[in-house]
Amino acid sequence: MNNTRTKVMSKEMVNQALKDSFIKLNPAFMMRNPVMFVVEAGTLVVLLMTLFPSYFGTEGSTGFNLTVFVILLFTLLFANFAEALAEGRGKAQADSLKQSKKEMTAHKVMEGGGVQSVPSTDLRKGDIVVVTQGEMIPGDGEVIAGLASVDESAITGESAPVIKEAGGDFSSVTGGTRVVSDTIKIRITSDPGESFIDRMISLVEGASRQKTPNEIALNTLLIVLTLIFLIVVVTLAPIAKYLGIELSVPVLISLLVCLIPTTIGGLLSAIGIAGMDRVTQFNVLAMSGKAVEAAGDINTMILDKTGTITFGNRMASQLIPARGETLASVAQWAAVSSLLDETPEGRSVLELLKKEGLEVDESMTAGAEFIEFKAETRMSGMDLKDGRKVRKGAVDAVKAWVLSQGGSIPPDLTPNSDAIATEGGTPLAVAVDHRIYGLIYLKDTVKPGMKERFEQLRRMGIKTIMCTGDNPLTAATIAREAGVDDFIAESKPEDKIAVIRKEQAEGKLVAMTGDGTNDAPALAQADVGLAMNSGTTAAKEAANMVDLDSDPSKIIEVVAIGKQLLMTRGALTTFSVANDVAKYFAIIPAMFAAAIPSMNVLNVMGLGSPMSAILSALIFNAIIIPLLIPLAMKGVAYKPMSSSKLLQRNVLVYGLGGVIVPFIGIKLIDMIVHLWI
Ligand SMILES: Nc1ncnc2c1ncn2[C@@H]1O[C@H](COP(=O)(O)OP(=O)(O)OP(=O)(O)O)[C@@H](O)[C@H]1O
Ligand SMILES: [K+]
Ligand SMILES: [Mg+2]
Repeated sequence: MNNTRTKVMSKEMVNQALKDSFIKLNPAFMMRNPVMFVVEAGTLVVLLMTLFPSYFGTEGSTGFNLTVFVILLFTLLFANFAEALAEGRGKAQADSLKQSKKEMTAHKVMEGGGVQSVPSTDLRKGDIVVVTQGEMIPGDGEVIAGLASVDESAITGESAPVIKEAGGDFSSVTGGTRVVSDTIKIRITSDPGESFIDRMISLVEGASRQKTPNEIALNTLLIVLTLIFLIVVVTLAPIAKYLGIELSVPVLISLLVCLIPTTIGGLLSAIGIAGMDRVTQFNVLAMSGKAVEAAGDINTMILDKTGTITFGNRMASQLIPARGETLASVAQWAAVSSLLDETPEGRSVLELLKKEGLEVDESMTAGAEFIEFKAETRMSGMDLKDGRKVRKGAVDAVKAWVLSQGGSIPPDLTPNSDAIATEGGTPLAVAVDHRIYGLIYLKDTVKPGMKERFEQLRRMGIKTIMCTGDNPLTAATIAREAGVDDFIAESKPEDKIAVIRKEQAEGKLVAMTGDGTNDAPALAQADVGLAMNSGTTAAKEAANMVDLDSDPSKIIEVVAIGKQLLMTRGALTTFSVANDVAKYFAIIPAMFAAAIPSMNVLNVMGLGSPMSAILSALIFNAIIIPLLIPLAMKGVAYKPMSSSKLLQRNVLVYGLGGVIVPFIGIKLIDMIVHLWI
């Protein structure tokens, strides 16, 4: 999708947005935005007064009223244009997604076991299909048999095929992707119209966009401000009348529109849509705007070590026999325990043996029962036919297992495993029944730049906790190397959820990444759960975001985008409200100058005439909206720092700027307008 994804505005998109700006004038749409709805009502009144001046008495000159009407109309169109433009980007993305949603033929496995060709749209949850090399996967599902490489570039933009296999963490497949080798059997997991791509389409189209909690709160504030100014302006008329000043309705409406928060009111939904869009551009699929917004408020981040902080290809690099044992014997048992272990760790053990030219006897595995690696036991291995049990696993787990059978621990085991752990490696002990034969040294490296990234998070005021199933020594070394704030070692899946609950009980918002079925409960519990697209269906369904590139460290960027969204909204609100100062000084003296000459001291801007002052303020109020569209869409510049510092800085930049800019802007506009009137 990367390649077809719209990075820039195309001419068609702008044209479509221009058209939509007029369509959106429909009051039924406008109602959803109370601030702009008030402007629309005012625009209508001024239009009627312009068209039927005699009906409304002698209020104002028709030329002035017509000008006010035109400026108000543009104010509305500008606000609509901002929203339409933001929506347009999403629609363009949806179009490119729809292309990958072609109708295709599926090979469905029937009750009797036969295979029948059916259209992919006939597939229902629970159906089983067979997909062979060269064919498209007809729907979302889980591999239940076989192994195949799958080209997922249609949704991820990544051209290298990925391996999908039954069982384990890489079993989920997405409809619309292509099998490039071998054959797999898939159980379909979604009904028509509810697939991953369907959900993506409706999300980027904005069809299912719901206002987020912060957006709702801000909207309420804007409505309250609008009501206050409405009351102020309405009560101004009788007061003026008492002073002997006749204020025309168009002038009062102009004042009202200038004072109510039209800038932020007009840009608010564009900011929200653009925030979602930025996350999508990043190949992260947010299930709701709420999730993106929550990312901006995160206090604590839970990361796992392997694959997130480190590269995750924990590779066996050395075998270390226990005192009195031979290298050949460790190699033999390491091999037996790994022959059917499909984890990267297990496979790397066999690769190491091959590389070192160590011969192993595979015959003894005939009729043996494979013991799969589990995060709960932290061991894997084989139960041989002759009754011997072979295991490899986390040192403390294997020790406990051996001791429980009355075995003893070789004296050099702990020093050796500690040495590996202090270097940041993962030691695995290899044992048969009550006897430990030695260690496997699994090497993994911390991804470059991690320290800087965690430093950034710290400056944002976010606490990072690394949760790992690894031993405390390895955990401590990696934690130090990566610079996380805290770590939890030897953690089981339920420990992750416990950490999240504990933080949440303290009123914190928590983010976490994960990919396994055992991560699913924690992903659901977290306020922001980012699942890897390569992960299991359970993980993806529990999470509220999915990373199509399966890069767990992306959670850091997602948080930055969320923060930027919140900041952009805050900055433009501050700017919008601060603008009122200058508009007030432009319009109020103009309204009263004729009757109360002393009012002229308020005319600090020295504007040409009362009329040009009002029109200039109104024009500024309108054109500031399109001028700020790029900022609303791109988001304000973001530097990682604490929330209080950010607030100070933004109040300074956007508050002070919001006061000063309109003084200059209105003055400049007035110099031009005054030439005409
Ligand atoms: N294939 C395997 N066979 C035996 N033991 C393993 C295997 N893979 C990992 N282990 C051991 O189990 C421990 C827990 O591994 P797991 O992958 O569950 O860690 P985790 O909880 O996901 O945390 P992290 O991914 O941060 O290391 C590892 O530290 C290692 O000691
Ligand atoms: K305004
Ligand atoms: Mg893991």
